[in-house]
Amino acid sequence: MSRTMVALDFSKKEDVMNFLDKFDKPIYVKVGMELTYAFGFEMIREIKARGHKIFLDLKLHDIPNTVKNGMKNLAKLDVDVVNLHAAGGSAMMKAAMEGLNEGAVNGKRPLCIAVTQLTSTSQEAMNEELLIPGDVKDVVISYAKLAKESGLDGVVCSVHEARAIHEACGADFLTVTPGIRLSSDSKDDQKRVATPQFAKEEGCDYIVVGRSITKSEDPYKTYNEIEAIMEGK
Ligand SMILES: O=c1ccn([C@@H]2O[C@H](COP(=O)(O)O)[C@@H](O)[C@H]2O)c(=O)[nH]1
Repeated sequence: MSRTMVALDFSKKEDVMNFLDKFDKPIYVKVGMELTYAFGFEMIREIKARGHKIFLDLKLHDIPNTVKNGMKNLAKLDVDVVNLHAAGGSAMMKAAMEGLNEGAVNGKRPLCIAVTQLTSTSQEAMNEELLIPGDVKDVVISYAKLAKESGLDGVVCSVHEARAIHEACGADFLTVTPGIRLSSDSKDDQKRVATPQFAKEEGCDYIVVGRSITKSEDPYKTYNEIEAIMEGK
């Protein structure tokens, strides 16, 4: 299965279906707020029916009881990966895992990963707006350790932190990295960016790619080129 998760950041159902029609085999897709808030979970069922794997990227962040019960319901959708913000703390993350285990379908729960610092957050913004002192990489590593101690399966981080997270949390602890750009692309709103080639070199488990694929002239070709890099072909 693919190591490239394609962010289906679309607001029209026909755009989603036209995009998926280009693929003759199952891929890994990421469904986030844009699509979910437009169509609800019906879209999840349609994408699953086509055989694709799904990372449901809703980034939960609330009190433990609310996150626990929210995760219980998300687990029933039988998606492959869900997530939350590590900034919610260990009590929230542990409650999330309880909810996922309670909602597991046929004994199988989705993997749960924690957003450390958004890839759109720069060093300066983290220090000066969010008032989190220190080096962004150190903060990301410490959030990753907290996520691991709380029983999560991995984190969302930038490529620049993935190697250090594997060293601190173990090779099996998943690193899922958005902020991926081809060298010819604009960074848009992303700050901590890297190429697929660098992601491969740094040992990222999965890359998340949105606009570089979905807005390219030939999304299918671009996807295959990126996936070939990730698979080392
Ligand atoms: O830290 C994060 C967490 C999630 N994302 C999501 O990934 C994609 C990236 O899209 P691009 O078009 O490739 O920039 C998007 O859906 C974000 O919500 C992230 O970018 N950074």
